[in-house]
Amino acid sequence: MASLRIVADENIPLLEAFCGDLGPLTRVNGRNLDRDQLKEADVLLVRSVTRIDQALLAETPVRFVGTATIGTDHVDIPWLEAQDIAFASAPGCNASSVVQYVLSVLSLFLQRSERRTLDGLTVGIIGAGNVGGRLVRVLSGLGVTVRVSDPPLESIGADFPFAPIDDVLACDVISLHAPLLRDGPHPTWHLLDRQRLARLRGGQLLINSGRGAVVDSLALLERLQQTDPPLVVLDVWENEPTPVPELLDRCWLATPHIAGYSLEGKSRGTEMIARALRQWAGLSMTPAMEGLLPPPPVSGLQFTAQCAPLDALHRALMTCYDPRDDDARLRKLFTSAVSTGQSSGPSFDRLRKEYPVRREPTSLSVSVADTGGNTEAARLLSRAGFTVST
Ligand SMILES: NC(=O)C1=CN([C@@H]2O[C@H](COP(=O)(O)OP(=O)(O)OC[C@H]3O[C@@H](n4cnc5c(N)ncnc54)[C@H](O)[C@@H]3O)[C@@H](O)[C@H]2O)C=CC1
Ligand SMILES: O=C(O)C(=O)[C@H](O)COP(=O)(O)O
Repeated sequence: MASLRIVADENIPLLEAFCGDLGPLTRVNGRNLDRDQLKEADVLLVRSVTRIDQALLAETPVRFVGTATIGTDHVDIPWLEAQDIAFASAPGCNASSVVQYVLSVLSLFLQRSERRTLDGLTVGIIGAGNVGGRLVRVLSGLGVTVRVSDPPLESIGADFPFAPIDDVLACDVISLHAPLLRDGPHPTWHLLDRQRLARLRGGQLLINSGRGAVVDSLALLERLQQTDPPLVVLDVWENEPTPVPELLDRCWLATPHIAGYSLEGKSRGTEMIARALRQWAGLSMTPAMEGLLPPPPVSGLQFTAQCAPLDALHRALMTCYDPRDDDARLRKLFTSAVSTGQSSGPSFDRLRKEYPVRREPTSLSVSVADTGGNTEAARLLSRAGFTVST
């Protein structure tokens, strides 16, 4: 096989291990990538911050494009197909990381609203694919009542608790997991528009860890400036990396598009596009992701028989991932950038580039002995994805 010249985003981990034998690998800043940097590239590997279209790729030698992400709204796939440029993404790679993010937010919300039980809690999920579908299963397993809006899945008779979108938006918690679609039969651009946002009430929680533009952010800001506003948690923003500062100020929790940033989620994304690239080049896959990751830290979590099961779950979730840490880091850097008249973009991107190692719940092992024989706590932990051993 002839050597392949690979240009890749500097934030794609483990690429050297998966593709180092294919040819020279040049790392670039994906946010600022331009056509001149691709004059001698056969392969381009990106993340969500690089717009892939004719403007970037025309008259370059690039024959394979891979994005180590679930979302593909940054890629003009029809144009790639028309040019016969091979394309691969990483469906589902970080789905469990996003579910972990939502569960941690939900657990903080339960504490904040002093709910001692999941009985009677309703969660509305918009988009029930790899992320939303997994979330439906986890929440249903925990005994939460779930309502789902996903017209494409409903039209093919998938097995979910479907409901009209207005009923989904009336739930205690609403979590958005639809892709950003600007056209087609079920577009999602500004799916939550001024009218729909007007119906949200105080006491409700809206979480967006899908794509920023699924919500009309200016209309959301207006709603948050009115009486009886809902609580809002945003991981994704319109116009990243420069969200509207006033909107960030009014969010309960604000994070810099890191819901999918578990070590496993990011590494799996690399593994999936590396596999596709090697297959395209006629080569087999050698290393497996698991062998390349460090062992997870030992949890040291212990519960007593008297520990309320929801408290046990909360502690385990926060041990694994506490979104308040990301919120604090974002507010600190953002506030300092805005107060000195600088663009917040570099701060937003720096937090993502220098993201601390975060492991998924499956890596946190709790034995039943550690749960103090508390079988209900063990059941909840296991349903939430933790490894519970007997
Ligand atoms: N914040 C983050 O770090 C991450 C964000 N994402 C975002 O989450 C999105 C969803 O991820 P997956 O579940 O893996 O994608 P997926 O493609 O597996 O599922 C998307 C689901 O949305 C449904 N859908 C399409 N149009 C809809 C509409 N108008 N209303 C309701 N549902 C609709 C589809 O039928 C499908 O079931 C990605 O497209 C990406 O934009 C994904 C990973 C990480
Ligand atoms: O997988 C997706 O889709 C995502 O949104 C990514 O987790 C976002 O990460 P970056 O591609 O922006 O690094």
